[in-house]
Amino acid sequence: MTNNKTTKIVILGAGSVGCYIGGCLIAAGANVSLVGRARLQHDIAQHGLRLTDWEHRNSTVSGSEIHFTTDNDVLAAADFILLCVKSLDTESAAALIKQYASPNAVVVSFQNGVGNGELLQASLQQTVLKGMVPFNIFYQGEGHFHCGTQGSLAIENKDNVCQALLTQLHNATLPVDVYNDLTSVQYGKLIINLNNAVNALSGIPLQQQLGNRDYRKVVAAVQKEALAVLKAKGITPARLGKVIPSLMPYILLLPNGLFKLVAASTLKIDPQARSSMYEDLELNRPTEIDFLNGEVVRKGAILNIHTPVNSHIVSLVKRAEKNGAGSPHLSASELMP
Ligand SMILES: NC(=O)C1=CN([C@@H]2O[C@H](COP(=O)(O)OP(=O)(O)OC[C@H]3O[C@@H](n4cnc5c(N)ncnc54)[C@H](OP(=O)(O)O)[C@@H]3O)[C@@H](O)[C@H]2O)C=CC1
Ligand SMILES: CC(C)(CO)C(=O)C(=O)O
Repeated sequence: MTNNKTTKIVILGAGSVGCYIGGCLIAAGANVSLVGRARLQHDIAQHGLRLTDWEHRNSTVSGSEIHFTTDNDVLAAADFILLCVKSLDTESAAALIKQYASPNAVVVSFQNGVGNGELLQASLQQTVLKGMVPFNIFYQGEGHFHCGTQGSLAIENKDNVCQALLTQLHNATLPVDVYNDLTSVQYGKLIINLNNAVNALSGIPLQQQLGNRDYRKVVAAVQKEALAVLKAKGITPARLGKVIPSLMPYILLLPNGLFKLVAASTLKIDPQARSSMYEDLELNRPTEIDFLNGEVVRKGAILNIHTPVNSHIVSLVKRAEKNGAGSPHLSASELMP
């Protein structure tokens, strides 16, 4: 199963994350099919794939080397299904996997949010591995996917079933770490992802938004609420970068000069990178707000812990979704209740 061509990888939900990871795998010679929508199929047939990151990666794959399909039949041949749909689409994707995939396939959820792995495993007989994508991917049009931030992918270690996939990711120079406890990694990512909405509502690039102490105060507030909720639930979010999650709000509150020193590695990102939620608002797509800040509000309500800043952020994102006019470009003070 370790040979590039004998391990069949199907990306279900070939959008930003799916085309980037899938494209890097194809560029390294892996046997990959991308299952996605007709508009991207058309772009990629015409232009091929271009995969860049803000440091060194700059590879191209011609349209003729790419199997992009809108047909779910291809799931039947998959050894690995990398699930890259938004969290709103997890249930419908699970139904497709159930209908088409072999019971021996291994499903890896590369989605944000904390409930997708359990949701998938509850309805599938296939082994489901939780995963995590730390970096940001932005679709620049004409088949060009750009990775604007850094980090290693994370995959759950269950019965050593992902070895062949790890080899392929390694060949594709996509760094990946394997964890026995991926749930705490997902909660660590949730704490980071609480900034997605702040970034989307601000309408400015991540580097600029995180360089602004007023926006950082909002992020610190949503993170503090989330950390209180997780503490009450007995959940310890994993450290994903240099800073443990419980210290993040305090670092965010530092004055600009000190913050830039302490968080230098966090700010080493493409100056144009933004959160995926910003892209959702701009493209008039439903966001994952209910699975991020909404998750904190729901859990808080059950535990009787107030989460006013997260609630306000949820309502602002829902209003922006309803207005359908992209980012509302709100100031930091407008993000506070
Ligand atoms: N983009 C990023 O930078 C990052 C994203 N993530 C997470 O990764 C996940 C994917 O995000 P992202 O790549 O941005 O999302 P995208 O919306 O760019 O990609 C998902 C794609 O899957 C398509 N899709 C949905 N259901 C199906 C289906 N049944 N069959 C075929 N295609 C389908 C969607 O089409 P349609 O829109 O028509 O439904 C869309 O084109 C999310 O959970 C996100 O939070 C994590 C880290 C970074
Ligand atoms: C920006 C990033 C990488 C972290 O917030 C992300 O997860 C996203 O854009 O969805």
